[in-house]
Amino acid sequence: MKVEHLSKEIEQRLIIDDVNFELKKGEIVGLIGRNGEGKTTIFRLIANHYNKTKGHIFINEENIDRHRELYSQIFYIDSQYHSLSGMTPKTIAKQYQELYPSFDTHRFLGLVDAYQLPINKSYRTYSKGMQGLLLIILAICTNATYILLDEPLDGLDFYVKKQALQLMLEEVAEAKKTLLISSHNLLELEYIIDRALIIKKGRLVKNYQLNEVKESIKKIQMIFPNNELPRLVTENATILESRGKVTVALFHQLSPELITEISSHEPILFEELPVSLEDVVASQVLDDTELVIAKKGGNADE
Ligand SMILES: Nc1ncnc2c1ncn2[C@@H]1O[C@H](COP(=O)(O)OP(=O)(O)OP(=O)(O)O)[C@@H](O)[C@H]1O
Repeated sequence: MKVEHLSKEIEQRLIIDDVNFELKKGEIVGLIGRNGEGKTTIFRLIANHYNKTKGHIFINEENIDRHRELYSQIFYIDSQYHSLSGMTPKTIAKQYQELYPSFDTHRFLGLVDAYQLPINKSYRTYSKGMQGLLLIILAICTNATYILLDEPLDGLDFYVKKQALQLMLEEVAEAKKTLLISSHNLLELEYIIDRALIIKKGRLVKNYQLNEVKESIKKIQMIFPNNELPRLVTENATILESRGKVTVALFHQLSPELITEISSHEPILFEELPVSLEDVVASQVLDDTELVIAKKGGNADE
């Protein structure tokens, strides 16, 4: 899937601003951003729940708005607006057979049974965990190639989460599906995703291959004589944390030349730490003041 120049204006406000990315088969991609940055709107635009103000989406080089049958390659359920509430797995299966020509009813009802979800009870009466599992089972059984999941693991207990994850990961590996997942739980996302799309104010600010970024970005904790942080560091790194004498910073490019220059300031400590997805995202989506507050866990006046 190719998303090209996607924009959305709502009430004369530009909510999504010229977003471009590709989703490849067999890939799990994280859509990451703070509250209100535009993730759900991107899902709704891809799934055609909103009209696009600008831009196009292509599947196999075909514009999906000119070949609307291609929408059956996309699965998305809007957590705020959906029609599942009064439906049981049986009635859901009936409706989804109409929507998705390749819907696998046999597998759907089999998985509902295997995960002990009540077959004759309506979705509304399910617990949050049961609802979450049912949505993932439904997503898989539509046989759509592109599965868009907005906070799919939110509120699931550890065991249900494990089951949900297993289902999703097996499906991607075996059936070469593509998952686009949004989550605020970066620790969780870190173990699932291959790539991260970072959204800020409706714009795609970074598109990272996770293993590559983890190799290229260096997180360093350092102490300098007299607590004087050389300008060289502030100019070349994002300061993640300043606690007492210790500064932790993220260098997007730490060349041997830069290391030599920094060494000339005779640091007392200059030590590499493992980089987490949270570090990478924080350095992209928070501004300098927010970063300091986030790390201190306090307020701006501290
Ligand atoms: N229908 C709408 N009418 C007016 N404003 C809207 C509408 N839909 C979204 N917005 C605005 O667009 C912005 C992006 O919202 P969106 O729900 O896409 O963010 P999000 O990244 O999914 O947030 P969260 O992480 O909190 O779910 C917000 O400022 C929101 O208020």
